[in-house]
Amino acid sequence: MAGDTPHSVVQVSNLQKKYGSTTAVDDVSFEIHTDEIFGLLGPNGAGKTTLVELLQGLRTPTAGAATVLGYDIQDDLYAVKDRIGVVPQSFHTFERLSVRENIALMRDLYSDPLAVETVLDRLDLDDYADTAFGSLSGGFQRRTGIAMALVSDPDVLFLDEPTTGLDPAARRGTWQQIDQLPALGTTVVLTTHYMDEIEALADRVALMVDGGIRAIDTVAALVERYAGTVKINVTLPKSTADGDDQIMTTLRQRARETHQPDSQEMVGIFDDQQTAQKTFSDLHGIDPNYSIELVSAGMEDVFLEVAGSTLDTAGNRR
Ligand SMILES: Nc1ncnc2c1ncn2[C@@H]1O[C@H](COP(=O)(O)OP(=O)(O)OP(=O)(O)O)[C@@H](O)[C@H]1O
Repeated sequence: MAGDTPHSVVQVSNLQKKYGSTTAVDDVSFEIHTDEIFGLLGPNGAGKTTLVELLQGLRTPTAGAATVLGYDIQDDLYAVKDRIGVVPQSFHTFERLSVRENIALMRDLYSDPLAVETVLDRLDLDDYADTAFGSLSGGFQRRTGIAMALVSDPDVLFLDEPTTGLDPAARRGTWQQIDQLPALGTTVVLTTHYMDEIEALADRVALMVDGGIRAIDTVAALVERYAGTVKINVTLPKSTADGDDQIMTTLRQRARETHQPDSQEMVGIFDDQQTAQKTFSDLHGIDPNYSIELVSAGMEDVFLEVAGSTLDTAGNRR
């Protein structure tokens, strides 16, 4: 099959990639839909980069098959190279050229590109058009990378860890730029280890651990399935050595399930707000010295349930 815009931009079937004895991608199958932001979430070393490199035709699979825009990644991908944009994890370009010059240089490689001004405008880069790439902040360098990948007007854009190393304001700015892309006709494949990035942007997300995809759905559906709707976090007072007291026992009895990230903390997962609310006030009644919080469940809880661990800010499992 080739040519027209399919409902699925990417179709992956039993794809596997081994490096010697390391299986980086382990028999994965999934689809990416047209005009969605598809998140690939997992710790460092999970195989995310290898998987997207396979989909970009940069590596050869050990087994299995995949198509991008209907074209086989091993045989035909060259035919759609103009329709695929890539912003790699550590993006760099000509330091002394301005933002406009860097975009124009990339534009020259394509037969039917967007105007440079259109891309500058879409990425809110007009005020920096004449600034040298090397003088930009990390956030604006990343944004220039996205602009250079978008000048070919691709149908699908791969973004690998687009906000790693950026400050909170720059991250939010980058999110706004990414969020508008599906409405402009670009499907986004977003690789990240940040839970909040997935919650902010992804229409659907695949959780990748040790080369395999452990769960795949919308964030809301995953939270409902794996994390309940609400949770109670209990932190013991510093002076208390043993967490197994009345508070912990009550939480264990009432919650659908509990996790204990360390000896001073316990997390209870609840399926309904009412039971959680009642438990919350009962726990306060037992001992007001404990720190007890009632919070909505999110991707972090999903990840904990599916992978048995959570991730630190550097993307390592803990
Ligand atoms: N070129 C290579 N040769 C040998 N092993 C590799 C190579 N590239 C990756 N690996 C191994 O494959 C596994 C998956 O790595 P990969 O970089 O795809 O994961 P990742 O989820 O993208 O992690 P990160 O976010 O750290 O890049 C790891 O065990 C890694 O050490």
